[in-house]
Amino acid sequence: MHESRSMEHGEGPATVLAIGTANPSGAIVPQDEFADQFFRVTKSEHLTYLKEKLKRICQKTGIEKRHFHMTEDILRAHPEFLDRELPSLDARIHIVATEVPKLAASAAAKAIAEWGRPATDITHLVFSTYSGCRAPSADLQLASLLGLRHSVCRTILSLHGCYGGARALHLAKDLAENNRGARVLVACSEITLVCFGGPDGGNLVGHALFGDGAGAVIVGAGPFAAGERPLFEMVSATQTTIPGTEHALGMQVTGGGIDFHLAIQVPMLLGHSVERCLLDAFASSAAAVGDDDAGDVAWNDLFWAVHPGGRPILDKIEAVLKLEPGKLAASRHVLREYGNMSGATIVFVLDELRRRRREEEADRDDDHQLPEWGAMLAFGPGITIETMVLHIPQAN
Ligand SMILES: CC(=O)CC(=O)SCCNC(=O)CCNC(=O)[C@H](O)C(C)(C)COP(=O)(O)OP(=O)(O)OC[C@H]1O[C@@H](n2cnc3c(N)ncnc32)[C@H](O)[C@@H]1OP(=O)(O)O
Repeated sequence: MHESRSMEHGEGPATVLAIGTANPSGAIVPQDEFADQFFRVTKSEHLTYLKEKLKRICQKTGIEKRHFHMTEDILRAHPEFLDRELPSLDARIHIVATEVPKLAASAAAKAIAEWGRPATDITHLVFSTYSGCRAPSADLQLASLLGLRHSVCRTILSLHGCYGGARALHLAKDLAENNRGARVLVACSEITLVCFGGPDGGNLVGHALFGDGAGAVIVGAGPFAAGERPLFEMVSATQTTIPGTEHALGMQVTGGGIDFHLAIQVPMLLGHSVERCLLDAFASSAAAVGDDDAGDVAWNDLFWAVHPGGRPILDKIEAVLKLEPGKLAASRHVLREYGNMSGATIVFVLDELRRRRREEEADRDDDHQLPEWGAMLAFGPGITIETMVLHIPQAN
């Protein structure tokens, strides 16, 4: 009985086997033009104080450009999107119900092509989005766009916000390790059209920060098929909620679209908690690999995949962990090029990390070792912190 149960589990930790990302083709907006464009298209030029404030905020985001599905043509067809007091949720959901899975399918097609096996070999699908206000939802539509088998086990994660991608990877790890042969497609797709609206004093930071994008990852545990190439082992994963912070970060579905709330204290609250989360995650990774010393880590000896929720969040994490400059380079790069794409962002960071690593591998001399161990961090409403210990297998 015990032997047959162990035959049902994967061998070793779940592993990232392929990564794909995509952005919508609607519009690419340079951050230094965003405030002018935003106030023009929302017919809010008269709100000069708010426009100046948005310009100040945009300059401090660490963002250079963002991609959006929303265009001026869509706004002309839906003038109700400008006024959050008008009912517009149905029209928004109608658009994203098609576009969110379509964007996810572009990212997933790249991941599946890299993986090298047919889409019908995918056994599980975990889809995360804040735009999934329908059933059946984006997961079913993605399964049909990709031609997944009808028996694929689907899970949709809704409104997890910026930790949605990390939560989906954590769940994929559990699925892959507990179902021998499972190959889990993680897909995360976020389109800000559901949150778009004219400016008011409370939503400027969200408008300055969020962008559209999708990320997809194939996750599986051993035994691996010929051609499957492990990129990152997911050694251990934890989730922590910071007590008493449920009002600091949030999303609310209203008749006029989805509202974001980001308290000014978020970077500080994360700064207070992040080291404890990392210590706990590394202690469980030491237990997972059966090595007491594996829990003793110097933060600068790791590689880092941190969700770039905002520039001050990265600065705070860098400061509290005393990280050397450049340790969060992949996160800063993604923030600069795409903004905060909520749950999808962490997949872009993993993709950027492996791209940089390949370049560094090609350039390094023999006595310069690249870090084998790494940490992934993502945050969202709760305040919830997802932490994962990553390891790069030797063959890479
Ligand atoms: C919901 C999810 O799940 C999403 C997630 O990713 S979770 C993480 C979300 N990210 C955040 O919460 C961090 C967002 N904040 C930022 O990126 C930066 O604070 C910022 C770019 C907005 C400003 O940068 P900064 O270094 O703090 O500059 P600072 O000069 O202090 O602030 C600029 C202005 O922004 C205002 N501001 C800063 N943070 C604010 C916030 N959270 N809400 C409202 N206003 C804010 C300041 O009051 C200031 O206003 P004035 O110019 O009128 O004085």
